Order: sequence, then structure tokens, then C-alpha cells
Amino acid sequence: MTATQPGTALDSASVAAFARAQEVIPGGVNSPVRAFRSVGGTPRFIARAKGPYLYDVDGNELVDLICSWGPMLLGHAHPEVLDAVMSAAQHGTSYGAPTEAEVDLAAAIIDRTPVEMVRLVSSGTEATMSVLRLARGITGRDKIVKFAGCYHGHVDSLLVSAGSGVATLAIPGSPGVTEATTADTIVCEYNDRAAVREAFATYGDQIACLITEAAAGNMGVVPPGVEDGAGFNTFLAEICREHGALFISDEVMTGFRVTASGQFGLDGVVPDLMTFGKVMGGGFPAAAFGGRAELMHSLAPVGGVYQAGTLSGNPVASAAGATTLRLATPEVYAHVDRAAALLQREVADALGKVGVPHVIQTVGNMFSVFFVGEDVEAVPDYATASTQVTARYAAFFHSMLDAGVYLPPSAYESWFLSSAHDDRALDRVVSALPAAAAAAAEV
Ligand SMILES: Cc1ncc(COP(=O)(O)O)c(C=O)c1O
Ligand SMILES: N[C@H](C=O)CCC(=O)O
Repeated sequence: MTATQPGTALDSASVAAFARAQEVIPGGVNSPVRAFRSVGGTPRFIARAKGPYLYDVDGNELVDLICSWGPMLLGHAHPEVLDAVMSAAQHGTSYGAPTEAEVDLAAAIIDRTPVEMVRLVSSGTEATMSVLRLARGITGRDKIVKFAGCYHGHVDSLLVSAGSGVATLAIPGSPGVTEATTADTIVCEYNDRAAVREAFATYGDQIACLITEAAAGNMGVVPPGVEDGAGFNTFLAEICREHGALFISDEVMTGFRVTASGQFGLDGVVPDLMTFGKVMGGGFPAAAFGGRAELMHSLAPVGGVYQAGTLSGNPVASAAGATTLRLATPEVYAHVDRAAALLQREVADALGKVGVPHVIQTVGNMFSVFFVGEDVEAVPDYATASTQVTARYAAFFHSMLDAGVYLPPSAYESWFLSSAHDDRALDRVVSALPAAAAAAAEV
């Protein structure tokens, strides 16, 4: 089937695929954010992808501004990543025994971040779930602190007031998560230092750890704020240290994306423990958690905190991840940063011309557009992010999709770009903006 562009149509193939999917997969999707529930309509089923483009099963070419929710920093089907994957797969796809490939990936992560050791796992959820167990095992304490609107995967104790799909679908709390599981979770508003001080003043000697997104990206993009010259992450690291709790920075989304060393590359705050995922898997299921060797040695088989995985450190995923990190040069980040800055300017211009109130926030090359009220100048937390007029985002989203641009189907997610987003792809996005802004203005 030949690719059509610009201007795409939702034809029979995606509709038929979605109908079939809904018969065998709940909601027709394997992750709720893919389902278009908050923007309405039928999700496009994707047949293939190359560079900055997705091609749906109807043959439409779509400029991809999700990049698989972050991982595809180099664009889709990068030839060198594909070569590494093919060559690894030819030697077998999983052994359940140690490989040099996983050591290469672990070393590449350690080279770029402040961690001394990592354990590889298969998803960001596994990484955050495991790191909580490790923190509790090390400190002998039960309570954890997290922030409203931050998402750390679907770990039971972290689903409270979570961002991403939980925010998108306005799910207050998931059935199946017991009260006992969440009884030890303390939730504060992001960037609210007074709330964090109060949590530690009340429960300080019971708090095992505080986990935060290194910069929030799952309630839309909300950077850690600066007060009196001190960044929010610096404040969090200090208060954890004062109370003997471990500071965990979740860099699953920001890691190796916003800079070569993630948010750490922007603010230099050294956490006790970190989690990684997305870019480090090069589009395959791979993630990691890490920290100082002295802490990581509490994990089995050295220490007593048990953690395991049949496919952990999978050789194909490790090859894809290590190759992606090797190819993520300063030029790659410079290109993605430039493209992100250009799109932010163009979006602001298009919305400004038709008088649609909005706030655009960015961390490195991640950004998102909040359709908030005129009186809102910045979005520091989830309470403010929740004031978005999501119907306006839906109108904007569908107009862009009709013009062949695939944005996140949720007002609570970041937009992502890659080094493959060239002038042709960016021009397509820019030329779609006036109509999308006009559609938003009509809501
Ligand atoms: C910051 C953050 N942590 C953890 C996760 C969980 O990762 P995964 O979806 O791979 O389980 C995600 C994304 O889903 C994320 O954005
Ligand atoms: N915001 C989520 C991760 O970062 C989106 C991915 C998903 O849950 O499918």
C-alpha cells in the first residue's frame, strides 16, 4: 500500500483492526493511554515505522511526536540499531545466563550517570517496584513519599494520585490495589516544599524513601522548580539525607533523553538510587535501577533483598540499548533540542494568533502544551495541570491527526522528538498548526 500525505483519513483497516482487538484485548489496547479514550475516536493501528514517521494500516504516513512514549531518540528503524539487533538475534534471543552484552549496557549506563552499579530489568514498572523493595530492605522502614501527578509505572503502592493514563482517564484509584498496600504511601503535591517538610516532620523516622520523576513528564511536562537558587531535586536530596531516607530519582522518561545523562545532566543532583528505561532499551523491553555499590550490594545474590527476572538483561534488548546509547552523540541532542524549541515557538505562535490561552513547559527536549485558563501563567503541579480544558486538547489533537501528525492522545503527556525529525517532518507539523489552533479556539 502506498503512503498518503499530507492529510490522512481513518479508513477501514484501523477501524476493523480496533474492532477485532477489542474482542481479544480489554479496550483493544495493551496500555490504556493508547486507546484515545480522552480525545475520542479510533486509535490508528500501526503497520510500520521509519525515521520520524509511523505508517498506519491504512497506509497513512504520520509524523510521530510520541516516539513510543520516549524511547525512539534516534527515530524508528535506525539502520545501526537494526544491524545490532539482527546480529544479536542470530546468536539466539535469550539464554537465561549471563552475557557480555548486558555488561556492556550496564557499563554504558554507569558511564553516563552517577550510579556505580545497576541491575537490569524488563520494564520501568519493574525498576521502580524493585527499587522500592531495595530501599525498604536497606532502611528497615515502610513508608514512601511520592508526588501527585508523577507516574512510576503500575506498581500498586505508586498508583495513588498517579499521572499518565491514571490522570488521562481520571481514575481516582485502581480497584485491586488494597488499602493496606497504599497505607504506607504519602502523597505530596509536586514542587510543594512545605508539604514535603510536613511529611518528614510527621513521619521522618518511618520513611524509607522518597521517589520522584527526575522532572515530571506524566502530568504534562512540569520542571522541578527553583526557589532561592535551590532546585527542587536538591531540596529533596537534602531533606532525605537529614532524615536517613533514600532519595530515588526516576529517570525512566528523562534518562538519556533530555541530555546524555538525563535530568542529572541538567541539575547535577546525585540521588541515592535511580531508575532508567525507555531510551536505554532502544525500543526493546529493557530498564534498570542503580545506585551506589554499597546500596546495590543489598540485592541478592550478594545481599538479602530478592529481585529476579527470566528475561532480565535480554541479549537482543541489551544490544539495541547499548547501540542506541553509543549513537546518542552531542549532535543528536543538539538536533532534538533545536527541533523541540522550533515546535514550541510555532505552537505558541499559532495558538497566540487565535487567542487560545495556553502554557508550554519544557525540560530539555521534552515539552507539552497545557490548555489552561488565561489566568494561569505556569503549571507547577498536578492540581494546576488538572485545570486544563481537555476538550480543547482533543480538538487540537484530531486536527493535527487529520493533517498527518500523531500527538500523544492525552493532554497529560509529553511530546517527544527524535534526531530523525528533519525539515520535511517538522514542516508538516508546522503547516498543520494553524488549523489545529483554530479548532482549539472553537471549543
Ligand atoms: C517516569 C516513569 N517511570 C516509570 C514508568 C514505567 O515504565 P514502563 O511503562 O516501562 O513500565 C514510566 C512510563 O511508563 C515513566 O514515565
Ligand atoms: N506516560 C506513559 C509512560 O511514560 C505512557 C506509556 C504507557 O503507559 O503506555
